[in-house]
Order: sequence, then C-alpha cells, then structure tokens
Amino acid sequence: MTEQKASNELRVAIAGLGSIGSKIATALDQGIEGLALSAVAVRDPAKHQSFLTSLRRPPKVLPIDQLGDAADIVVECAPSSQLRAIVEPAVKRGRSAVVVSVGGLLDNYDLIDLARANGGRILVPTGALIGLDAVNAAAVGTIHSVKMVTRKPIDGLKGAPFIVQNNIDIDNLREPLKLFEGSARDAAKGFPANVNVAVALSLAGIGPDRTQMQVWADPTVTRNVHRIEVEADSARFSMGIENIPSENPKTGMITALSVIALLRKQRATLCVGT
Ligand SMILES: NC(=O)C1=CN([C@@H]2O[C@H](COP(=O)(O)OP(=O)(O)OC[C@H]3O[C@@H](n4cnc5c(N)ncnc54)[C@H](OP(=O)(O)O)[C@@H]3O)[C@@H](O)[C@H]2O)C=CC1
Ligand SMILES: O=C([O-])CC(=O)C(=O)O
Repeated sequence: MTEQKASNELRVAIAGLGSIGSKIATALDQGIEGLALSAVAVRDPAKHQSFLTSLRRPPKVLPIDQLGDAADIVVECAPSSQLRAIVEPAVKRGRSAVVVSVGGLLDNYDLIDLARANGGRILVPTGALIGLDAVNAAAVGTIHSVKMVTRKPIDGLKGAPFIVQNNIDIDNLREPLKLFEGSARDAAKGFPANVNVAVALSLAGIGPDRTQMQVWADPTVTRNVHRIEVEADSARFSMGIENIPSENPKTGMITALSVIALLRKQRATLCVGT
C-alpha cells in the first residue's frame, strides 16, 4: 500500500547502509531542507539495528524492491549487482533514483528508457569526482577528447575482477604499476567498485567508449587520485582530486558528501553549480 505523505516533504529512501548510505541517512536524519528519510533497505537488518535506532526518526526497513512505494527519491548505494533490483521498481513508479553504482548503468541502460516512459528520473551525482558541471557544459558544444588517469593505493584495488582474472600480484608492489588502459566501458567491467567515476565522467561527456582511462596500482599514494584532461571546442581543462578513503578503502569520503549536496539541491532556494 502507498504511504501517505505527512507534509509536502520529499521522502527519501536509501538502499545500502555502508560507507556511503550510512552518512546520507545520518545527514537526512539531522535535517536537509524539505526532505525526510522514510525507508532503508539493507542486506542484514540485524547488523544495522543499533544504527537505525540511534536516529531521531528511525526509517522503515523494507525489501529493496519496495522502496519506491515509500519514497519520492530512492538513493542506490549498494553493490552494483543490486542496481537493477533497486532502480527498476522505483522508476517504474515514476520516482527519482539517485545512482552511485554508476558503472552498473552501462549494463542496464534500458532503465533510462523505462524511467522516461514512466515519468521517473535517474540522477547521477558527481560522486568521488570533480567538475562534471564543466563537462556537461562542454558537451553542449563539442568535446574532442576526455582522458582520465586513476591511481589507487593497493588496499583500494584488491579483489578487482581485472586483477583476479589476470592473476596480477599487487600485494608486493614497490612502485606504481599501470594495470589497465582502455575505454571507460572496459574499465568499469574490470574494476566495478573502483571506476564508477569514469563512467559518470563518460555519461556527462562523450560516452563510455570514447572516454579513455588508465588505472594504476600505486603503493606511493594514500589517497584515491583521479586526474582528467578535457579538450573541447569551448575550453581545455584539467581537473584533479585526491580522495581520502572512507572506512571502505575503495570508496572516497567525498562520495557520500556529493550525494548529500545533490539532495540539498532538490528543495533549496539557492542552487549553485549545474
Ligand atoms: N559514483 C561514485 O563516485 C562512487 C561510487 N561508489 C559505489 O557506491 C556503491 C556503494 O559503496 P559503499 O557504500 O562504499 O559500499 P559498502 O560496501 O560500504 O556498502 C554497501 C552496502 O550495500 C549493502 N547491500 C549489499 N547487498 C545488498 C542487498 N542485496 N540489499 C540491500 N543492501 C545491500 C551492504 O550491506 P551490509 O552492510 O549488510 O554488508 C552495505 O551496507 C558501490 O557500488 C561503490 O562501487 C563508490 C565510490 C565512488
Ligand atoms: O572513491 C573513489 O575515488 C572512486 C571510486 O571508488 C569509484 O569511482 O568507484
């Protein structure tokens, strides 16, 4: 049954309460103008019980496919394997889905048509990256090339399918090793928990096949480092960000903050940046 709204607040549901989802839940509980946390979905509710009861207004705990019944905006922050199960029912109901496992969108691109047909929306935050406003703007004109280089500490790359399938030993590295060079689409297949940022960049710009990417395992860095070069008919720009890893070493701390900033914009009177 559809939940009745108590006010004109936008109801927000969160799928996944890991390093990103728990920060968003806390921010919503502390107060974001015009928004209220209505529901969450987790794999193991018992594990998150004490966190949820510590919130001032504990949300409902629902199965992931029911979040769209209880919310206007569903925020996906679970592993990309769950992306479809979270986003499909939400956009079918005409809801907005905020997607952080952006790489998973490439294998589920029909969700965009599904959202369009049902009045839903898919919102991709800048996440752990920088400057998607400039890339969006440049894409209104013509972008000639987008090149990105990602360097991560060893702990942030362990277990990536590309490393496992190619039997690459990164544990004993003493100097940086280029693991991958190719398209953002192929990078997302090989490093699904590491290069969502490259897919977001590609969707803002010239697409996952033309966006060029390198991935390095770098024992000399302690942060997730992303450098980007864009060549367009309106501008040439270089961008860089050095993310402090969160409690999940693969995920930069700024990712959750980017989603919170996106949520703040939903009802803010003053919005800055595109
Ligand atoms: N767009 C971007 O810039 C970035 C995107 N990401 C991506 O964001 C996503 C989330 O990252 P992060 O928060 O660090 O990941 P975590 O591993 O910290 O958290 C994932 C959460 O999803 C939950 N989960 C797993 N399976 C299910 C399920 N079937 N139903 C409901 N919940 C489930 C986990 O539950 P439990 O706690 O029980 O294990 C956990 O709480 C990842 O896909 C990551 O790759 C990361 C960094 C940047
Ligand atoms: O946090 C980061 O620096 C980027 C990341 O993991 C991703 O894009 O998946």
